[in-house]
Amino acid sequence: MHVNGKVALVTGGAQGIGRAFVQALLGKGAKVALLDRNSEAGQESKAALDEQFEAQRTVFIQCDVTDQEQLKGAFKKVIEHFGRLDIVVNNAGVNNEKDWESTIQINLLAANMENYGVRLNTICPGFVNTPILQSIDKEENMGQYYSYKDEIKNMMQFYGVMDPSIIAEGLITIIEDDTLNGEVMKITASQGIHFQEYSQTPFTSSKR
Ligand SMILES: NC(=O)C1=CN([C@@H]2O[C@H](COP(=O)(O)OP(=O)(O)OC[C@H]3O[C@@H](n4cnc5c(N)ncnc54)[C@H](O)[C@@H]3O)[C@@H](O)[C@H]2O)C=CC1
Ligand SMILES: CC/C=C\C[C@H](O)/C=C/C=C\C=C\C=C\C(=O)[C@@H](O)C/C=C\CCC(=O)O
Repeated sequence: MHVNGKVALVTGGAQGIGRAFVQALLGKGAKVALLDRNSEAGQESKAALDEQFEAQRTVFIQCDVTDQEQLKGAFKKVIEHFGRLDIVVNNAGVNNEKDWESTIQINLLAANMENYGVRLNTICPGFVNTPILQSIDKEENMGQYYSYKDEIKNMMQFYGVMDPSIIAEGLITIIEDDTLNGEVMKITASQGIHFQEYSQTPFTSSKR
């Protein structure tokens, strides 16, 4: 699918990886709805992007993705505003080991989108240089894993921390290659963009 002229919705688009996604999509000619629960960061991001791209190509919608009503309303607004919706990027995420139920609810929201006739792919990055990494130093985020914070920092040094732009490059690859569906794209500092490979099994479903 060509990105040019398409409409994308990016959750958690106000900062970090989501912001890089929004920027890359705009750079490829898309119109983008930037959803985030953080209104201040969302508005700041939109203002900064408007300096680089035509303002009417980006809309910021405040939305907490765990609130089904807000989320449905946001999807509706995007279609009303831009007239269509072609690409959904489920990026919003938190690191909160003390409230893992809400972490799952936020981070894995897309899991039930497969019945909408869309291609569904996932991106699994190693460490990426975004504000979320500051949470490693906070007991309120790390909970029982707080004592591993120095170990995690050592891992970050060992494996490297990537720039969000490479994750955005992976997203554009997924959108542009229509053959990709059900794929797990891994992005690491040492191997760059690559795919998880699964061994073939002999059974073929009659439903494929
Ligand atoms: N930074 C990293 O090293 C890695 C990040 N990830 C994942 O990538 C995604 C993006 O992470 P980062 O950009 O690093 O984080 P970040 O903390 O910099 O940005 C996350 C954005 O999501 C928004 N958000 C959080 N909860 C929300 C909610 N309920 N509703 C709407 N917006 C919400 C935040 O306001 C923020 O703007 C997350 O799902 C994270 O788990 C995955 C692997 C590595
Ligand atoms: C602990 C970080 C907290 C929050 C950040 C965010 O929510 C989640 C990050 C999630 C995982 C990051 C994992 C990164 C792991 C690694 O980079 C290592 O396990 C190495 C994995 C692959 C590297 C292989 C290679 O470079 O050859």
